[in-house]
Formats: sequence, C-alpha cells, structure tokens
Amino acid sequence: MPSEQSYSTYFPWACIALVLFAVWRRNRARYEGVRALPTPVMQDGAETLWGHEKAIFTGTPGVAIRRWSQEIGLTFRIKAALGAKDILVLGDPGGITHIMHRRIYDYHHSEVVRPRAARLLGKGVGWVEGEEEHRRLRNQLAPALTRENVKAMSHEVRHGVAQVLDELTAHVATEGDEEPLNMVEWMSKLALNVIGRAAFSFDFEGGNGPEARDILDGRHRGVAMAKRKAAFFLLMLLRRFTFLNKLPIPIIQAQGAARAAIHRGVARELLRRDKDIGAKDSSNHRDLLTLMMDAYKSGELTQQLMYDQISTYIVAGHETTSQTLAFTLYELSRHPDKQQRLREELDEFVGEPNYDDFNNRLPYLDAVMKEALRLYPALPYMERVATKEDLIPLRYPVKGPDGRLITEVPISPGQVRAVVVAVVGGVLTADTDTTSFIQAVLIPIIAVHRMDHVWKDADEFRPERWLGDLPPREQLTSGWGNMLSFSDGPRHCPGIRLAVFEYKVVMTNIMKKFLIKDSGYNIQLGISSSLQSWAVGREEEGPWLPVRLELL
Ligand code: HEM
Repeated sequence: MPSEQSYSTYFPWACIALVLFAVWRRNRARYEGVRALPTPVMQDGAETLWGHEKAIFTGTPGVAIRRWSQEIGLTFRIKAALGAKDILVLGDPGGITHIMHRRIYDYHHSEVVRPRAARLLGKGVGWVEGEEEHRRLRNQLAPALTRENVKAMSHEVRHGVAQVLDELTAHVATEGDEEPLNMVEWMSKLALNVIGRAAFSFDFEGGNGPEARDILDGRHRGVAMAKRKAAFFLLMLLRRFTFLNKLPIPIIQAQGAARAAIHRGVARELLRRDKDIGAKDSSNHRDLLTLMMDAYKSGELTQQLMYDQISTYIVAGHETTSQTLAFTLYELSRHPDKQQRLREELDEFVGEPNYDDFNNRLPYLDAVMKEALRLYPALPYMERVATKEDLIPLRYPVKGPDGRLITEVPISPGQVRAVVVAVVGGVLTADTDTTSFIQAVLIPIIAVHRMDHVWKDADEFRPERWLGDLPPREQLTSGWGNMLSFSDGPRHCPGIRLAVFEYKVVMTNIMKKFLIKDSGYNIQLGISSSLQSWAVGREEEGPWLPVRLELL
C-alpha cells in the first residue's frame, strides 16, 4: 500500500498533469475545430512562399475570395505568406455580425493594420483599442455628428462643395469636354474642402491652399507607391516581421505623409488661432474642432492626442467620401441610362433638397449611392485578431474536408508577432504565440458585397436593385443599408450622416451642371489600405478615375 507520504508527494503532480491534460484537450479541440475548416486548392505552385495571400492582395480585390466561396463555402481557412499561421476568411453574415456587434472589443486591429492606421490617421479613435478608451474618445466628439448638427452644418457643406465645383465648371468651360478628367483628384479636393469648412472652420481654399496641397500630395504619393510590385512583398514581410514598420522604408513611411502634413499645418494653425481668439463661447458651435478644443482645455485630451484626432477625422472624413463620389461618377459615365434617370428625378424636385428631403424624397439618388458603396467599399477588407476565446456561429455552415458540417468556429487569442526566428521550409519565419491556430480573421467586405449567389448580377452597377429587388434579408449582413461599407456595431463609421448628406449635395449639383461622359479608359482596382483604382495604360500617374464632362 502506498504510504501517506507518497500520496502527498504525488498528489500535486497528479493535479498538475490533470490540468495540463484538460488544457491540451481543450486546445486540441479548438485546433481541430479550426483545422476542420475547408481550404481552397493552391494554385500556380504559390503555396510555399506566398500561400493564398498573393491571390488576395495582388489580384482584383475580392475576386479570388468569391471564387473560393463558391467552391467551398463562405467560411474557410487560407494559407498565409511566408509560413505564417493560417488566416480565417469569414464571409458568413451571421459570423460577421457576431464579431462586429457583440465582440468587437475582443477583436483588435491586427499588428499589420494597426501601425498602418497610426501612420495614415494618427493614434486617435480609429486606432485605439479597448472598450473604455475607445468609447471615451468616440463619445467626446459624437455630438458634432448628430443629425441636428449635420443639418446645422449644411450651409458650410454646400459652400465647400460650390467652391470646388465652380472651379471645375470654369476648367471644363475653358478646356472643353474631350480631356479625360481624374475624378479622384477633383473629388479629393472637394471632400477635403468640405470637412475643413464644416467640421474644423478651416479654409482649405477649395483644395488649392498650401495645407491642402501638402495633404493631397502626401496621400497621392502613398497610394502611387502601393501600385509597385514591391508593395505586395513588403506587405507580406510586414505580416511576419512587424518591426519593419519602424524602419525608414519609403513605401511604408509615405503612408504617413498626409497625417504629418495635417499635424504640421492644420493642427498647429487651429491651436494658434484658438489661442489668439481666446476662450470662445462654444454653446452654438458644436463642430468637431470646438469639442476637441474643449476636451483639450479641460485636460481630457493631451495636445498630441488632439492632433491625432484632428488627422483621424480629416483623413477618414475626406478620402472615403471622395472615393465613393469618384467611383459613382465613373459608373454613371458608363451608364447613360442610369445617369438620365437620376437627372430626371433631380429635375422633377422643386427647389433645393434639404437634409430630410435627401433622406426621404429622392429614392433613386439614394439607390445610386448604395450601389456605389456596395461595389466599391472604401475599406475592402477588414482584418482583426482575437484577444479572447470565442465561438463564431455560422449562419451558413460549411463542410470540412472530412465531410463534417461545421456550424461554429472556435477561436483562440492570436497575434501576428515576430520575435523568435526559426527556419521553416527555407523561409525565415517567426512566432511567439503557440496557443492560436489562426493569426487573424479576414472579413472580405468587397467579396461579401459581390457574392454571386446573393446579388446575382453582382458586378453590375444596377441602382434599381435597391428599389425593391434586394436579396433575402438573411443573406445580408447588418450595418447601414445591410452592407459593411461603413462597418457595423460600436466601431461603425461615426461620419455616416455627414458623408451621406455631402454625397447627395455633390451629386445633385454635378447632375445639374454636367453631362458625364465615358472617357474610354478602363480601370483596374487595387488596394492601398483603402480601395483604389488606376486607369489602364496610365498606371504610372497614380490613382485615376477618368470621365469626360460636358457643360449642360
Ligand atoms: C462614404 C464615406 C465614408 C465611408 C465609406 C466610411 C467608412 C468607414 C469604415 C468602413 C470605418 C471602419 C474602419 C475600421 O474599422 O477599420 C470607418 C471608421 C471611421 N470613420 Fe468613416 N467613412 C466615411 C466617411 C467618414 C466621414 C465623413 C468621417 C468624419 C466626419 C469619418 C470618420 C470616421 C472615423 C473617425 C472612424 C473611426 C471610428 C472608430 O474606430 O470608432 N468617416 N469609416
């Protein structure tokens, strides 16, 4: 018989062994759960080095994922580049809503996305993680973007739009209608001018002032560089070796040029002006600037954080809106019938539509906007990393390679990290985290918006679908217009009301002034943090969306 002493010696070890076994079993089950997911067939022998990522990030955005979704279902696992851990592609509308609505604070921007967000926007509300700090920053500025406040901004919005459209009109009057005009450029000037006037009382001089030029040039440089082949390889390297973010590599650091220009110019100027004017009565001025200044003066925002918030709202507020407008104009140039229908609706409207008219009385304009946002979501992919364990429920179960039906995906905390270096398959790879079996969840927004089985003629620009011909609700995600263009849940875009109002003011004015004509150029879509387009044959000139304009 074992003695009492041997019991006391072995008992703690037995307990430890039991705990370890339980942990191993649980991890094994989670591992099996993820492993059980289907994986697309590799192509072109690309698997050793670039996994499936190459097809996603170098091909036309969304196309590869749509093809794989047709073959193996809406949720699957893909091989990452350079031997990194697999990536979960989640196209299931129920699974997406689960993350975006219920668990967003447990899924952080990945270590690939976060440094990029810091460079592009600054370390403000779009970058910060953690519920408490995020809500604090967001709530500070929320009053500036309510319906009532956007209504109150309408004069500034219209004025900012008119300033740039007057210049465009003069340009077309002088140059005629033969020259293809780059709508990316014109709409960027316009949207920057509007966010400056409406939210910051800052005059970008119709997008021609020195600060505007700095910001727009910086942005242009960052996007132009993304077209280079090296950009893809760098992205893949960044995924494995995040310290590269800190090195002075031109393609990476160019992304920060617009933000740096805002900090150097606009933010300093705003602070200087406020000091000169002294304490002003803010009761009637609840624009973003006033709320930021209030928070700064009361000690709730440091100066650096205020600068980062200013750059966040200026960059996030102008680039997305301008892209959506430019894509719309390009599509209308190719669809004269849709353009005509839109013009007729606007012509029939008596007077100038106000905020409520735009929301309730111009259905085709609304449909045109939704269709542009469906086809061209400014953020085509969203990449998140779980910080806690989770079970993602699938509305549309998928079949694993062993024939098992998978109804939910177990997720462990994971991260893309590069500290320990090992040699795998001849490629230098690194990872410290052994508990997670996937490195990130990729929500393929552009693919979800163009799933063939959901949208049928998915690649067609057909605004009519929004007037009563929508797919069944359960096939769609939640979010504005049942899409993910403005994201969804607690971190959805806070600028929706301003963006929608501004878009509609611009389109109304453009329809009245110009006939939009096809330039004859085809475009090619690509990604540089946001969705971009290049004119085929003019790639060297940077982002382009060409149309010809004729004065009416
Ligand atoms: C058509 C126009 C717009 C589109 C398509 C758009 C889209 C988006 C998307 C997809 C996100 C989520 C990003 C992420 O989670 O990584 C976002 C966040 C954000 N947007 Fe917009 N946006 C637009 C206009 C605006 C405007 C006009 C403003 C400012 C007034 C703005 C300010 C922001 C901010 C501050 C965030 C970060 C929110 C957070 O993380 O809580 N956006 N936007």
